[in-house]
Amino acid sequence: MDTAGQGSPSRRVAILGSTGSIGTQALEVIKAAFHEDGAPRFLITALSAGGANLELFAQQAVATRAAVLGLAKGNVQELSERLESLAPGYRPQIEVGPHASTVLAGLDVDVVLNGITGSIGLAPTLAALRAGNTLALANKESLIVGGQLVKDAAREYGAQLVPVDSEHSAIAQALRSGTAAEIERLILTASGGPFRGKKRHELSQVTPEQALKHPTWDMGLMVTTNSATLVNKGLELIEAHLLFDVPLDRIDVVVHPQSVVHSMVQFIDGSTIAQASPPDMRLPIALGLAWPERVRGAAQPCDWSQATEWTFEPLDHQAFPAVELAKDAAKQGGTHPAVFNAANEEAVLAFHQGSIGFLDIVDTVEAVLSEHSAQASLSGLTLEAVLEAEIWARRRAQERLAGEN
Ligand SMILES: NC(=O)C1=CN([C@@H]2O[C@H](COP(=O)(O)OP(=O)(O)OC[C@H]3O[C@@H](n4cnc5c(N)ncnc54)[C@H](OP(=O)(O)O)[C@@H]3O)[C@@H](O)[C@H]2O)C=CC1
Ligand SMILES: CC(=O)[C@@H](O)[C@H](O)COP(=O)(O)O
Ligand SMILES: [Mn+2]
Repeated sequence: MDTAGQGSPSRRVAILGSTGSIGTQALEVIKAAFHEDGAPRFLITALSAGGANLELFAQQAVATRAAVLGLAKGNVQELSERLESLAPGYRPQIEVGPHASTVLAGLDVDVVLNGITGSIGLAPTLAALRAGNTLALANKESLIVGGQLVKDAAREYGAQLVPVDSEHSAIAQALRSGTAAEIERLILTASGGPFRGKKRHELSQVTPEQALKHPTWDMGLMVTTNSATLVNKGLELIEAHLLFDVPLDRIDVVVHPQSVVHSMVQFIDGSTIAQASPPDMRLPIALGLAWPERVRGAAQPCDWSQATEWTFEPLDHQAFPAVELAKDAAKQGGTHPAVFNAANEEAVLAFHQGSIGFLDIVDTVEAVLSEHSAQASLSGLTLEAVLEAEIWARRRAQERLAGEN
């Protein structure tokens, strides 16, 4: 906590992936969040990015005066020159290279928001927890591939893991209504993506452009594509299982095209508690940063003066087999979830490069998973096993996608 301003203390925050959809919205939340006495609720200590958008990153650094910057790829000289021209005299510590975000995650801060895309976020997730920092986790992939390793790190180092993913934030909020023993089922809502209602044969020719037209959310390329294939919901099923210790067979997925009910918890007495708000990630981001407190005005509430309809429908598992595939991978355990995710990441990139069709994404994941040796799950989960399985799955996916089999 920073108490320099002598008002209410500010939480020191490191944002990993600050130039992305989650990162930019987190900066908006932080800029607008004040205590009742006018003191800022948050203070940005560190920012990291991949390096694809150096100008935006430099602007963010200058606007926040972050003390430490991390850049996965890019030229430190170029970044320094941009900073100097925007804000002469501002000289933050700059970490460059693939481990930059991991270094930042381990700093002495109050909260690390992991908004990186993909399982590359695993090392920063572990570093944040091992440093005892609260981890506001948008990067679901790191929890899914790391599984028990991530949970063990949180327990061992006494670090709090707070979900930022909208469904899991909703469940965390609904769980305040009962005890763990009173949970009957978790119900994850899914928008259904841009291809909701289509049959499998109608999906063979859909384009990357169509796949990126999410009906309710504006997000990065990977998660948007995963929403279109329903891989996102498969990942979220595993994420919910790991976060809330609810067995996979007691977690349901229901399609809710409006994305206003973000998920639900059904309790043993027949009560179902839902969390509802218009689709806006600033709400779960703010809650992740301030947990267990809420941030006044973080997002707009539902407008009850207008007629509105919320609808719910079953998921078509034939057209969208990814949820069942993810559930099977989670049941097999060990490195299977890591293989599921890695093969998917490779296939999504190939789809956007135009080298494969939409249906090939999940078909590739299924094929690579079925090749994955069952031995991996029997030998217990180690970081080495996860990283090895990831490399193997990416290679096998690439070979399959290149038609090498
Ligand atoms: N967007 C959303 O509304 C939601 C997102 N999520 C999850 O949050 C995560 C982020 O998603 P989203 O914001 O949409 O993704 P984006 O693609 O918009 O942003 C990804 C961010 O990660 C940065 N990045 C990439 N590689 C590295 C690296 N090696 N080290 C540090 N930073 C890196 C990128 O930097 P740059 O581009 O500058 O290179 C960018 O800032 C994903 O796991 C996603 O599933 C979950 C729920 C909702
Ligand atoms: C906003 C968010 O949390 C995304 O993960 C969202 O869930 C994507 O929507 P669907 O996967 O339900 O289409
Ligand atoms: Mn989600």
